[in-house]
Amino acid sequence: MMSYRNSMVAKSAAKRTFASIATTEKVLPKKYGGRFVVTLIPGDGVGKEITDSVVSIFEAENLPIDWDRVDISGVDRKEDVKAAVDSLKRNKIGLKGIWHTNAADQAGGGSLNVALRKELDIYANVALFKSIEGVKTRIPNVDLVVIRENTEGEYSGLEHESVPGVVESLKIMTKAKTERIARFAFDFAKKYNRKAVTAVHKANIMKLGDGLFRNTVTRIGEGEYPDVKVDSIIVDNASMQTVAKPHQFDVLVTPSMYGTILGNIGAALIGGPGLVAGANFGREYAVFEPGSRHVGLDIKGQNIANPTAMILSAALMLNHLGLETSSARISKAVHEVIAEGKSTTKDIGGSSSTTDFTKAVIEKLSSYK
Ligand SMILES: NC(=O)C1=CN([C@@H]2O[C@H](COP(=O)(O)OP(=O)(O)OC[C@H]3O[C@@H](n4cnc5c(N)ncnc54)[C@H](O)[C@@H]3O)[C@@H](O)[C@H]2O)C=CC1
Ligand SMILES: O=C(O)CCC(=O)C(=O)O
Ligand SMILES: [Mg+2]
Repeated sequence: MMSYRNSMVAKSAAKRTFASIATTEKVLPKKYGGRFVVTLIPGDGVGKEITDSVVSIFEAENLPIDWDRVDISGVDRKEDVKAAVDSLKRNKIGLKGIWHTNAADQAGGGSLNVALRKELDIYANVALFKSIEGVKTRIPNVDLVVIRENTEGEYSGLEHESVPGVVESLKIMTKAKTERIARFAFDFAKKYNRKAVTAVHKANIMKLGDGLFRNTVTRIGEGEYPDVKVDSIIVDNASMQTVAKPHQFDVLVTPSMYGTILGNIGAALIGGPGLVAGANFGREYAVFEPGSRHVGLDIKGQNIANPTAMILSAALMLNHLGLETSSARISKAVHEVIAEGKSTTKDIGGSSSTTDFTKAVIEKLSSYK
């Protein structure tokens, strides 16, 4: 028999459309003469190809968006994140690919992605793992949201070698930041009619830090959001359960590291990183980027990347800007092209290029007129 939670999750899932998810915090964009200026950060790897896809779809739809493009890279020598920070300070809204961080270069400094989020306090990451018709996967009808803290925890980036051969990596957990990501998750659940929020933690080992996370989410859920079910699960079990029975979860709220792990599991569940829409929110900024945040350096420039994640993230952005009709049109076109299966990319079993898939979406859009 279906549990209470499963039946509520299934009911609420039926009411939602993919593009209906924007933000729980309203960030005001810059708008001049009826047009929006949006920061465009292609990032590394497949970023240029998949943002080019969005740019051509927006152009074909004649959308009132002007791009403020920031071309910096984390490959080779890490560049300064300042140009991206400055552009977002001007525009408030961004569409972003992922910057590469060189894991082998220990002297080269940390991640540009993390630096941007920390600099602008873009604290909440939302990644949407929703099955797409036409994509063959092991488990159908997945509809899972991961809300992840972006600015502290394991991604604090604070490390030092206290004595030779002894490294201390600091995982910072604060009550204030845990409370705000918890409230973000519950506000999101209420706004989008999701029934349950589950805190993911490792409080059996990190009793203080993860204990703070688990207890704060539970306290805020029980005390302030009586309509949303709240519970918690240990991260290792959460990983196993998400692979085996993802339908038991609705919204997962996590510290930074567990979010990236569950987010990669979620990507695998729905058919790969090229399909996951996502966004990041702070009090002042909203940055839309593929939800499982893959760079794709290995396939850069081959015109084979799946731009769906980036297009659907851009559709979330349009929704956020109040351009709901355009958002729904684009989302519908992408879903129809994938469902028809004639112009899909290699990662989901097709043989079309990134640009051919994009053309098919544009043709589909013109068939609606
Ligand atoms: N290595 C890095 O610099 C960075 C890594 N990360 C994180 O590290 C984890 C793994 O990263 P990587 O090993 O760099 O993964 P990756 O970027 O190499 O991606 C993994 C696989 O997915 C494929 N892929 C990615 N995007 C695709 C698309 N749009 N269409 C089709 N195939 C696509 C890639 O070709 C690759 O085979 C992730 O959690 C990611 O968020 C995040 C930012 C930077
Ligand atoms: O920025 C990076 O280098 C890795 C970050 C990451 O894994 C993520 O943001 O999901
Ligand atoms: Mg990641």
